[in-house]
Amino acid sequence: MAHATTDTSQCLSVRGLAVRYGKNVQALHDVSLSVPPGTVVALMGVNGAGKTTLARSVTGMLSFHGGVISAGEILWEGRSIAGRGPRDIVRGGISQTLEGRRVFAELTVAENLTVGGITQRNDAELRRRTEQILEMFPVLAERSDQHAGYLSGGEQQMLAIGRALMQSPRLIVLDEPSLGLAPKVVSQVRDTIAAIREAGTSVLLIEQNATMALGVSDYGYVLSHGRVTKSGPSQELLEDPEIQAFYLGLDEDSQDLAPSGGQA
Ligand SMILES: Nc1ncnc2c1ncn2[C@@H]1O[C@H](COP(=O)(O)OP(=O)(O)OP(=O)(O)O)[C@@H](O)[C@H]1O
Repeated sequence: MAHATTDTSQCLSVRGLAVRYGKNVQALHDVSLSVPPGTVVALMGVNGAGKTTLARSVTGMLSFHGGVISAGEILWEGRSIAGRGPRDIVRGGISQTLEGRRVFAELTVAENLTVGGITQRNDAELRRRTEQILEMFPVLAERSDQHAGYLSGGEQQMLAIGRALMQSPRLIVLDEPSLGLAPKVVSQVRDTIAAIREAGTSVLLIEQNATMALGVSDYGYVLSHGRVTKSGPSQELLEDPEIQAFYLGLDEDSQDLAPSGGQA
């Protein structure tokens, strides 16, 4: 499988990544993963496992949080992007949503999308892209003139994803899109992720909700204490007894799939 080797034609390739915060916190140790073009790859793990740190490393946000890459490399379409700023990275084709859902509550839905598309070259392109996104998310189209702060949690998550898609990225990094959402809404988010892949954008999906993540992804990685402890095709991970016991052992309706005795 292409995941096991460094293939520079791959969309995203992280190799041997180590990240520190200050002198004392080693958040990632020797992490390797890849996101081939047109796939959804899930990165799972309990609180504090290092998922957000990996996302920050890929999206250029690490230094804003006091983090430093101490070893390894991050290749995007064959070029090193480790240490690049978020502006370069967005321009290079990688967009992100932040953990949970963050929208500009006081701006309308349409204005939130416009802000997300600020790098589109001209007004005509910006309008065209906004129309495409509103077509993809009918629920946003219905409310395009409303303040984002009045949307439900699920609608705000759709808006956060729609805003990131305004950049027409080739890879989107989603940080815990199911956080705090009701099961029915989580399945809508999952359908949206599948639609993003259909449209040709790769997805790095960071999730504690392993049922959701493995249900929509092609390949998955489990992070524990900053290391990859398991990886494989999502279907295999779903059938893996350890994963079932650790992540999938709770009531099917539960959205809180972190193990009760897990690392805080
Ligand atoms: N800005 C920071 N400064 C110092 N330590 C940090 C910082 N951000 C994260 N850490 C530490 O790095 C480790 C990994 O945290 P990270 O947020 O990447 O994990 P996570 O898997 O995303 O967890 P969560 O699901 O709770 O967001 C934790 O020990 C955390 O306390």
